[in-house]
Amino acid sequence: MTTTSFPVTTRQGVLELAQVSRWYGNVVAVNDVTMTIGPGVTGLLGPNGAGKSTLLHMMAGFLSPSSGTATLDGRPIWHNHDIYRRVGLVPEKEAVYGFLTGWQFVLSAARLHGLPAPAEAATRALDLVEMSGARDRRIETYSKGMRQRVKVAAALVHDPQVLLLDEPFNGMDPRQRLHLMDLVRRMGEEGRTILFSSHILEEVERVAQHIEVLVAGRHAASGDYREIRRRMTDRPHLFRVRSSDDRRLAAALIGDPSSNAVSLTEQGLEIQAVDFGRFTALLPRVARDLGVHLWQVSPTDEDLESVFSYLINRSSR
Ligand SMILES: Nc1ncnc2c1ncn2[C@@H]1O[C@H](COP(=O)(O)OP(=O)(O)OP(=O)(O)O)[C@@H](O)[C@H]1O
Repeated sequence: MTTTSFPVTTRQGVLELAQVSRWYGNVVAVNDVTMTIGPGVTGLLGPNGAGKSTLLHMMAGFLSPSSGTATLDGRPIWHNHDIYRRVGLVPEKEAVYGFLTGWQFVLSAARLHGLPAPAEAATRALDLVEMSGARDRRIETYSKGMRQRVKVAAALVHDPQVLLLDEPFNGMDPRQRLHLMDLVRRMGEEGRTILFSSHILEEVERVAQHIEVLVAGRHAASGDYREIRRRMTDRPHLFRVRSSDDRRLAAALIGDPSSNAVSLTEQGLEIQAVDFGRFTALLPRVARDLGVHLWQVSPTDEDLESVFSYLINRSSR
């Protein structure tokens, strides 16, 4: 990639949070978080209200931590103008003037940064997000995906080593989402440090090698997405099963170590499976051997909130 002023290769781009908390009055939005984010793409996963935006804003230098320190390559981010030049933030909220063209919007970002050659930088940034063809149209005529890409171009105009994106895929159609995912991946491969937030695991695992999970302001898990996925799958699952003979099925399942509780209810059997793999293999086999028909097998606690709260309870043990 050609750069106007700061060559990517000479920079590291390691973000570090050390025991960072941030509160708004009585609300603790981020609670004692310690994490390190290096080059490549990292997903910041968490349900709504988990504190993701607050964390990203502290990393971008837009908010100060209430306690703890946020650093980039060992230097504090807050009130450090050199670091603002090395970080770009794509905020979640629409922060674009619809009456400007894409070109005017990105050029004004280049001028705000005081870049020596703003027009060249704006051209390069629009090229990077493949928006050069639409640069002279007003932003209000753009699709959601184009608008998001022009925001990325504005955040990239000063060629930052670190790019932070807050819920970048929200509200996009599948085609636009794939396009932006490609762009994010490409920027990670170039050696930039990319951190993007999302509340959707599938979205995160398609783009990021590494995932950080935030729940209720606390750091709940960190690692490779396969590892996090495994931990989510390995947790105890509560299943509801309806069959042609719940009583016989219950009697056959009770002694098996794959579950630690089997109860008969009016809605069918409720089974607390502690070994997901073993249980899901056992159930159809037992039903077949007994000649019992399975009418319904459904997990009752699959919503994200319960998965996240399992992770955080586990991590605080
Ligand atoms: N300016 C503020 N004043 C008061 N409370 C705030 C402010 N900003 C955020 N909060 C609160 O802090 C908590 C974390 O909010 P934050 O926006 O960081 O979470 P989030 O994970 O990004 O959620 P979402 O995806 O819904 O934006 C929430 O309880 C929120 O209501």
